[in-house]
Parts: sequence; C-alpha cells; structure tokens
Amino acid sequence: MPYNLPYVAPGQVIGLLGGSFDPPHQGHAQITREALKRFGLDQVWWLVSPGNPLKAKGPAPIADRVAAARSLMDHPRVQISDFEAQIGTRYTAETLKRLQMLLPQARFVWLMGADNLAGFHRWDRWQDIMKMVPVGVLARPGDRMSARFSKTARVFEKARLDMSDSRLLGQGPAPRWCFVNIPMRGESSTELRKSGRWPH
Ligand SMILES: Nc1ncnc2c1ncn2[C@@H]1O[C@H](COP(=O)(O)OP(=O)(O)OP(=O)(O)O)[C@@H](O)[C@H]1O
Ligand SMILES: O=C(O)c1ccc[n+]([C@@H]2O[C@H](COP(=O)([O-])O)[C@@H](O)[C@H]2O)c1
Repeated sequence: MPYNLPYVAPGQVIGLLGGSFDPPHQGHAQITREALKRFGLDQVWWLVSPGNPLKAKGPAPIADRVAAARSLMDHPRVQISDFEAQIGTRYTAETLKRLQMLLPQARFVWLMGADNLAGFHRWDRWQDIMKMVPVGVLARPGDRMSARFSKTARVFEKARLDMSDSRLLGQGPAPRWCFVNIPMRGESSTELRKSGRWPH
C-alpha cells in the first residue's frame, strides 16, 4: 500500500482523526474508542498533522508526535500515520481528496471533537469537506453548546443525523454529520504542554 497506509477491504469504513497530537493524550484515545463503537467504524487512522494552518505556533517535530501517539494508542483497529507530511499538505480538504483517490474502495468519515465543529467554518474549503465525507463529532467538556450553535451546524442543519442513528454515519452519502454524547475526558494538549509533561 502506498504511503504505508493500512490495507482497506472494499466497503470498510475508516474514521480519520486529524490532529496536532502535541502531545497525544487519553482524550484522543477515548474519542477514538467511542468513535469505533458509536459510528460503526472498521478502523480509525490518526492523521498526525504537520501543523494546524490556523495555529500560529508550530508543533513539536512530527517524528516525536508520531512516536508518542504510537506508544499511547496501541489498538488493533487504530493506525497512526504521517500521511499529510508525506504528501506535503496541512489542509484537510486536500488530504481527503488524496485519500479518496488512492483508496476508492474505502468509505472515509472525518472525526473531530466538538471544539473543532465550533470553528469549522474557518477551515479552508469547509463546505467542500462537508460534501466530501460524513463527519462524526464527539462531545468535549465545555464545547457542546458552541458546537450545537455553530455556523456549520446551522448551514448543514438538514444533513444532521440523529444520535440514535450514529452507526449509519458512514453508510450513506455526504453531506451528513452526527454529534454524539460520550463519557467525556478533560485532557488537552495545551494543559499538558503547560504542565511540562511534554518535553518540547
Ligand atoms: N478531551 C477531548 N475530548 C474530545 N475531543 C478531543 C479531546 N482532546 C482532543 N480532542 C479532539 O481531537 C482532535 C485532535 O486534537 P488536538 O491534537 O488538537 O488536541 P487538543 O488537546 O485539542 O490540543 P490543543 O490543546 O493543543 O488545541 C480534535 O478534533 C479535538 O477536538
Ligand atoms: O484544513 C484546514 O483549513 C484546517 C484548519 C484547522 C484544522 N485543520 C485540521 O484539523 C485537525 C485538528 O487540528 P488540531 O490542531 O485542533 O489538532 C488537524 O488535522 C488539522 O490539520 C484543518
């Protein structure tokens, strides 16, 4: 498989969790386990970003973040990838376009925490992203309301799937998105960097 991507059988549903992972933490692990269950995913790939285009300060070296992610998340259905660094992009729309071209047999679902839905309308080609892949949103402490009343939630109101149908998210065409309430964890990379537990 090119770019060291895992094998994908026809029709498999792959959740993509893009992130800075600077550092990775149990909040990432929690939403990944919940996404596998709640959205009926076959695999989740953590796409370790070369750097969020909206964050002014660059993250720690990608090799360190990938290594930390691999040691934190050892799960048979989760893969850690530096695909975006390999193809030279930081933009999700471009990443999705390339993955869909490379793996036409796969069904991709974009995953994110509620904080990212709240600011999603600032992402490059955000409406195109919504039309390219279904989007699964996972509750995060403090962000449920801002996500619910976000511009994206309003513009794509009709494409929202009820939480009780979350397992169908990857089975139908985009645009469709689903917010799920899950047992939440409060960890954040910002807090871990401040506490000095990440040597960067
Ligand atoms: N505790 C958490 N609960 C729910 N979602 C989370 C949590 N932590 C991170 N996420 C989600 O995981 C993805 C990657 O997050 P990221 O790597 O930026 O971690 P972060 O803790 O939000 O980092 P930072 O504090 O540097 O912004 C994002 O979609 C984010 O919303
Ligand atoms: O494509 C964009 O414009 C864009 C803007 C902001 C964030 N993203 C992606 O969203 C993911 C989450 O970013 P972060 O820094 O919150 O972990 C990560 O994969 C980023 O590359 C993408």
